[in-house]
Order: sequence, then C-alpha cells, then structure tokens
Amino acid sequence: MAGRIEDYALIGDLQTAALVGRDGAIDWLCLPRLDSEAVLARLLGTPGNGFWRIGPSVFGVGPSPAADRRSYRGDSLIMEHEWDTPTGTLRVTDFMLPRTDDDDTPRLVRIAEALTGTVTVDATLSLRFDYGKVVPWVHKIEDNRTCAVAGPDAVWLDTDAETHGESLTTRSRVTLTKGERATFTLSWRPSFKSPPAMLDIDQALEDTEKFWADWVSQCTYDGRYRAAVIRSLITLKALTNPLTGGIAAAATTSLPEEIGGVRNWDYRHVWIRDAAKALWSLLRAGYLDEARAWRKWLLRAVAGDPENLQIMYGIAGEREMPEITLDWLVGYEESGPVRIGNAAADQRQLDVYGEVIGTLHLAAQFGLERDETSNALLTKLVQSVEAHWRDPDAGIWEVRGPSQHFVHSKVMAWVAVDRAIKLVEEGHAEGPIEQWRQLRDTIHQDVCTRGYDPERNTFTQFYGSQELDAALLLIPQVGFLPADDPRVIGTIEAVQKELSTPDGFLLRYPTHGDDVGTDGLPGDEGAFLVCAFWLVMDLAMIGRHDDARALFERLLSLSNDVGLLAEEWDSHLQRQLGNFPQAFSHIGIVGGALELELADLRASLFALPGTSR
Ligand SMILES: OC[C@H]1O[C@H](O[C@H]2O[C@H](CO)[C@@H](O)[C@H](O)[C@H]2O)[C@H](O)[C@@H](O)[C@@H]1O
Repeated sequence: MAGRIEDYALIGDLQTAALVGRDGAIDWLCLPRLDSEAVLARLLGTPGNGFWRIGPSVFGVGPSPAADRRSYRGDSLIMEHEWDTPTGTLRVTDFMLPRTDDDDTPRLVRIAEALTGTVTVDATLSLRFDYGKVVPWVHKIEDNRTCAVAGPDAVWLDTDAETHGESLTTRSRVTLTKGERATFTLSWRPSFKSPPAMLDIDQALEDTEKFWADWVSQCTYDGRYRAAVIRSLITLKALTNPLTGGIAAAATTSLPEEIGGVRNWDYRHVWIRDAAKALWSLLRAGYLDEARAWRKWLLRAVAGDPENLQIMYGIAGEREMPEITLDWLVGYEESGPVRIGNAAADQRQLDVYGEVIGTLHLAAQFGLERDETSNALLTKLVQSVEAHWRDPDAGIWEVRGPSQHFVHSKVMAWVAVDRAIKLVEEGHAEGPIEQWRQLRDTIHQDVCTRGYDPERNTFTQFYGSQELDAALLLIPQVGFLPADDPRVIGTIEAVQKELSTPDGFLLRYPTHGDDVGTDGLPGDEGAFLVCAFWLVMDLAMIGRHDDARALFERLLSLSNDVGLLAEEWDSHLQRQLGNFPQAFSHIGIVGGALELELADLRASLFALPGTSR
C-alpha cells in the first residue's frame, strides 16, 4: 500500500517528477514528461503497479521500515533518507538531473552509502509501463546495464550493484561498509533510439546542487518565513517546464479530495489560473525569466484562436486532454476512479481573462519588455470579455453542475478590463481606453448590485445564491474594492463564519454529503488550503495582523516534514488530501508570507511619529 500523502517527498528535473516515500520507495514516476504515462504507479494502486525501493535489507524479514531521518540537501530538490540499523547507518540520496539541450535524457539517480558500520542494502525495481498496466520485457545488456522495453518506451537501469530478475522485478543486494556506496541510475529513451550515455554520477550530483543553489540565490525574499517560502518557490519551479514555459498545477493525478471519494482529478496540466497565480509568486520573489517563458507559452497556446481561450492546456500548449479513467488502478487507498486528462478543459471559466491580462500587467510592472504579439492578444481578449462577461460559467472551482453567474468570475472579468486599461495608461499597450472604462464600470455595478446581499452584508457565491464561496476573499486582493470597504469586511466575516472547518481552515464552498451540490458531485471534501491562505492575506489587509499570523503559522504546520503541501487538509483525519505537491497551496505560502511582511511594514510606518492611518 502507498504511504500517506504527506509521507512523500518530491524530486524532479523540471520536466518530470517522482515521489519518494519515507520507506525509500519511489511510488510515482512519469516518463519522459510530467503528464506522460507513469512507469511507477503504486501510489494509485498496489505494488503490482510499479515501485522502486532502496533501503536496508528486509527481504524475508518484514515490511520496509521508514527512514529515521530525511531532508532535502540545503535549498535543493536532492532528497536524503537515513536509516539507523543495528549494524550501521545507511543514507540514500535521490535526485533528478535538470536536463540540458546537450542531454535531454531524463535521469533519476539513487546513491546508497554506508555512513557508519556495515549495512546490507536491498533494491527492488518493479517497472510497469502504461500507468502500472504493462510488464515490460527486461533484459540485461551487460553486467551493469539492464533495459526494460514496452512499445515505444525504454527505461535503462545502470548500477554498480549485482542485479538479478525475481518475481518480475529487478533486484540487488549489496553490503556496504562505512564509506562505500552503490549507485543506481534510471534513464528513459524512446525504445527505437540508441542507448543513453553512462552518467558521471558525481558530476551529475554536483551539477544538480549548483543548479538549485544558483536558482535560489536569485530570490529577493529574506523575511521571517524564508525556509517555507524557498521550499515553495523550489516546488513551483519544479512544476515549471523550462522548455515550454508551461506550469503544471501539481505533480500527480487522482490523489483524492476525500478518502474513498470520487473527486479525483488529473492536475498535470497547465491551468491559466494556477499558472498565473504561480507567476505572481515567482515575480514577487524576484524571478522574471519564468514570466517571460510563460508569456511565450501563452502566446503559442492561444495562437490563431484567442477568441477560444481555453482554461487549461497541456504542458506544451496542447488543446486536447480527453478525460479517461484507468480501470486497472484501484486508486489511492481505493479512492476511484483514477482519471487522466481533464474534462474541465472544455469549460467556460470567465476568470481566465482576468488571470491572463492581470499577469501581463504584473509582468510589465516588474520590467518584462513590451511584446507586440501580446498587445494584439490583449485587444482580442478584452473583446471576448465584452462579448461574454454576462454569460454564466463553470467558475473558478470548475463545477460540473449547471453554469451560474459566479461572482468571482464577474470580478475577474472586471480585473481583465481594469488591467487592460492600466497597461494602456502606463504605456505598455494601446487600446480603446474610453470604451474599456465604460465596460469596467458596467461590470462593477452589475456585481455590486446582483452579487451582493445587503441584508447579510456579504457577496454571494453566484447571483441569487444564498451560499458563500471562499473565492470571494480575492475581492480586495485584486483591487475590486478596497479592504476597508464594509462590504468586503462583511464578506470576510461571513466566509469565516460559514465556511470554516472545525479546526479553523476553510472549505471553498459548501458541499452536501450524498446530495449533489452546486459542483454537481456527490460527497464532501477537505479544507481547501489556498482559501485559508487567502484569508490570511485578507486578515492582514484589514489590520487583523495577529489573527492573520496565527492562521498562517497553523497552516504552515500542516506542511509535511520537508515543507510540502497537497491541495487539501482533512480536518477529521488530520492528514493531507488531494494532488501533491500542489502549486495553489505553495502559492498560498508565498502570498501569505509576503502579505504579512507588508502588514508589518505598514504597521511600523504608521508607528513612526507624525504618521497616521
Ligand atoms: O472540483 C471539481 C474540479 O476539481 C479540479 O479543479 C480544481 O483544480 C484546478 C487545478 O488546481 C483548479 O484550477 C480549480 O480551481 C480547482 O477547482 C478538477 O481539475 C476539475 O476537473 C474538477 O471539475
């Protein structure tokens, strides 16, 4: 059985990623890209769906023990597990080498070494192609090299340990004394191509360490929550494909939003919304290159058809991602179905216009050079907003129930026009600014009239709805209304009252158990973590600093021991839920830390003699 979601750590080469558990087993790996077929899929099934364990010897003895310690090596994606055994201490170092133009082969490296005494190490590699379905044809090429082939894919194992085949797995047992090590490298190539070159392991480790050190050194945030912010930025970077510029929403598919439930989705794609929010974090922490690459990704993705802007695309901008279920996988802790692809790609979600234009504006403010193609896109996008902002949509939460006039969607339509106007006003673009100003006012008035309930003093989930939505917390953050507007404060208080979980986090909207609710799905789900981070930011903005900080620190405490967060938190079972690690949650960490820092700054400015609020 797979571990708890929080038992996993992420390693990756920016184009794909793997999850390694505390027991030293890699239970999730897709090759060659994050959204390719998994070759190790125990995470969503059984050991028979593929895993790769390296740890102290247990063959014939019992279950794989959890490591006594684990941590990333400094600010990197190099993961180290250590086991203290009765005879000595074993360390296993796992990493993926960021690929280069010269060598685009994905490589996952594992180094087992004895730190003290003598340890016997067992390694079991059970490759199953096509998401755990296909047993490959495995053959030894030479003493140190084994090749597993199924159809178009070939995975190569290079190791200095003796290997043998047993029960459809490749196994090694090696005894190491202090200072000795055994190395294992897994590489992927199309099966019709020549074998990969042998890797210089020490050079690869040094290059990987240097890559992360160089990248992290560009970070401009040096505040109180630096460790959590850096880990979040590294995680966002790991989800950002350097070749295409696409930023995936998470590294996994179908980790459930309720144990045993049906809310299991594939997040290995690029949502306009999630990517835009990730860029917001990266830009504010000093990273401009990722914004430049994403703008190129966006222009390619929407090329030729900006009127039909999709809400999500594949990592290279692919438009089709049909949603199918993988019947042979039982799902994480039997939470089925396991889905790949995502039907939300065909939905209309109005907020994406605001996300795109908002990001173009933010990038321009941070010094990204003017680009004429994106200016042409801008006009087309505002025309689409003008044509469609009155339409109902599926909303930020991608409901599968009937379309509605979601308030957050309309607010983001306002953001689209507002930021287009600002781009023109600030000299970054041209456009019919007077017409846009009228449109902006019309949308604002419509939302304030039809999306606001004066009796309860709160905005509502959609026009005419009695229910609330945590996305309303974004109203002050996007500048739709100032934070001290009584309607904003009323909404924050109402959301806090009606959507709080028993432990003080937030649901994104009400669900109704077995009854199908607004989202069109049965069942419930956990606290949606980014929503609680939005609450942190709102509380900081309205001057409730102590509440904001306390909530932020409680949210940070939900991260696992290596600083990673999934999408949701199960308040009853006290465990992480949903895809992992998820960009949204890590965006929340960065946003919360930055907002708290701003709040401190404001407080200290106002404390200066001669200043007042
Ligand atoms: O709740 C139903 C929907 O859940 C997923 O969407 C969620 O994840 C997206 C990626 O992080 C995010 O952009 C969205 O706001 C979330 O609601 C799923 O991808 C959808 O297919 C599903 O309808």
